[in-house]
Amino acid sequence: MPPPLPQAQLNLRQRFSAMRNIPPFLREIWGTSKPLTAAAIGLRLVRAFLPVATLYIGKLIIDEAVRLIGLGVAHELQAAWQSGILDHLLLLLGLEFALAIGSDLLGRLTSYADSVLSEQFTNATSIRLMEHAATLDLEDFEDSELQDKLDRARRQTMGRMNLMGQLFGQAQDAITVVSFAAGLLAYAPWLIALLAIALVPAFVGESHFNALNYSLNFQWTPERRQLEYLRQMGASVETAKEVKIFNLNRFFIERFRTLSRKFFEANRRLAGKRAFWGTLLAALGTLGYYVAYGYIAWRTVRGDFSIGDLTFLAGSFRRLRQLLESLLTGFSQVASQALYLDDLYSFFEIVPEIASKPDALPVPDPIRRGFVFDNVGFRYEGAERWALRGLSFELHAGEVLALVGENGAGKTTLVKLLARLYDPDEGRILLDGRDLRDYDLDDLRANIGVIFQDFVRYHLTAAENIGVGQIDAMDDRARIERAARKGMADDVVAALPKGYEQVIGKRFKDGVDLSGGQWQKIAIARAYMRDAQVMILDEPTAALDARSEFEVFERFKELSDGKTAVLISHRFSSVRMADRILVLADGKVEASGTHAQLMAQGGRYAELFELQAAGYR
Ligand SMILES: Nc1ncnc2c1ncn2[C@@H]1O[C@H](COP(=O)(O)OP(=O)(O)OP(=O)(O)O)[C@@H](O)[C@H]1O
Repeated sequence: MPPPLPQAQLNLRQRFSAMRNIPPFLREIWGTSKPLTAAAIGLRLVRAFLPVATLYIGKLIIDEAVRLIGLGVAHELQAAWQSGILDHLLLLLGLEFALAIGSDLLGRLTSYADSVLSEQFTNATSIRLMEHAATLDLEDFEDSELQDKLDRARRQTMGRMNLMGQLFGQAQDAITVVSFAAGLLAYAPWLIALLAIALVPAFVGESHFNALNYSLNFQWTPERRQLEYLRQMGASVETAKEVKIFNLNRFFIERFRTLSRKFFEANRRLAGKRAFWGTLLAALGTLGYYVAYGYIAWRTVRGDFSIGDLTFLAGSFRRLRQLLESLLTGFSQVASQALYLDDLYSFFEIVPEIASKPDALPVPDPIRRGFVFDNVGFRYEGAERWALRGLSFELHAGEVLALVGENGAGKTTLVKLLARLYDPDEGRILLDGRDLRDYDLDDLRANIGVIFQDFVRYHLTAAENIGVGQIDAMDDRARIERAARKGMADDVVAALPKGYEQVIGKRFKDGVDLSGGQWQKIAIARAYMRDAQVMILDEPTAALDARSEFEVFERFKELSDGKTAVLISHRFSSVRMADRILVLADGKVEASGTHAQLMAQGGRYAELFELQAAGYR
């Protein structure tokens, strides 16, 4: 559980240093749509002067009315109208009316520009987020800190739009304040200072609580992610089966309840304090206002100001107080929202370590010699144990190599290193004599087709599920069908009500679910979709029946003629057809050779083979 709220975690300077995020933020908004941004700003500029104009004309109307009263105008409206004595008053009323209509119209136009702009900006930021996430290393994704950061960043794309409205609104208010202040300056300049001083406490209070709110949200990111996870576990197609069988509903709900209650409590305490102090500090601002009001009223009674002046001044002060208050509190809100931008920007600042060098080589076509693992060691981030250590072997071009070994021996890790999902911590991997890191990353990945044991079940159509193996050939139906035949998925697809157009998986309407083995056949077809020089099947046959697995591997050997291939399986009967078998134990090669050689050696391989064979007798 997180420690209690860190009161001193963010000092004032830190809070305001977040303001440095504002200029890039504005630049991005401007970059999203220049015309819309210009419209949103231009409209506000005009609107900024409307309040003072409206109030001033209001003052003129009152003064005119008072003057007319003094003249003792006839009671007959018609007579007065005809005499033209009301013309000036009517003109002023007409102007006030036009201002009211104009202000309403401008307001609506501004909200329209804002909402369109914010939608565009949110979408653009979401896309940028996805694009950046795609460049990151697998290792980054497995890091829970990054996941927290990503989670916060994702929230920011949605939440930051009110920041835009607020910033623009602040600018508009600031101009209005200046216009009111200019009007007031002529009457009683020091009152403006009085108002400003009276509002400072409210401002400090606001900014303090905003910062606390931010640290609360920040600290609770891991818990919020857990809540999200629990919510998903408790209510999703993927988990429903097991949740029902084990009756886990209550367990998940209870966990959710406990955790969410703690978060709620922390939030509630903060909201309570905020309400109390907010009221108290705002009262000071109100006090300042009434002192000013009293002073103007007295001056009017003394005859210094007209009735119109009194209404104008009182109105100006009221508006000025509201404006200054919202400016000050708004400023602290902007500062605190800018803190949230830190999350977004710091996510964008993460630089992947695995990337192509500037002068990267293309992958040789054909690969001539193959891969060499030279004393390779790799340890997962934060793990104490080495997943691989002192691993040396060759994968010759054109050979079918099988990897066997007990759970956790390092087979999958080896494959991930081969595909450069990670780089080794020790030793090196060579491809045709050059370090794997010298090659262009995209080209390398394009030349390696891997299906992992935990391959993804895309809730898309059958054709798309296979097509994702070579995304640029997604529309090539003939190629998809060929791949399906090679992977023995053609029968699976043929049995679907809508064939290749059938959405598979239960998540969406009309989706049809497949058996585990059928999913695997689709995944294997995906591997064939990519006509890669190196093909790797990491145990994607575990759910296949014995005959199917045998056929898959037979075919795999046939079809990978001239290709370099790696397969991983726990079924020794399937593995024996490989050109060479590598037995891994504790992250290194324990033995290697053909099936016959390994059997003759009588080591772990022979022992495990006998064990499996005995099971069938
Ligand atoms: N993402 C990860 N983060 C941390 N440790 C990991 C990760 N993946 C695997 N490991 C650890 O690395 C070691 C090797 O795992 P690996 O998945 O390569 O084994 P494997 O031989 O493929 O096993 P299996 O037959 O069960 O698939 C194991 O000790 C495992 O706990």
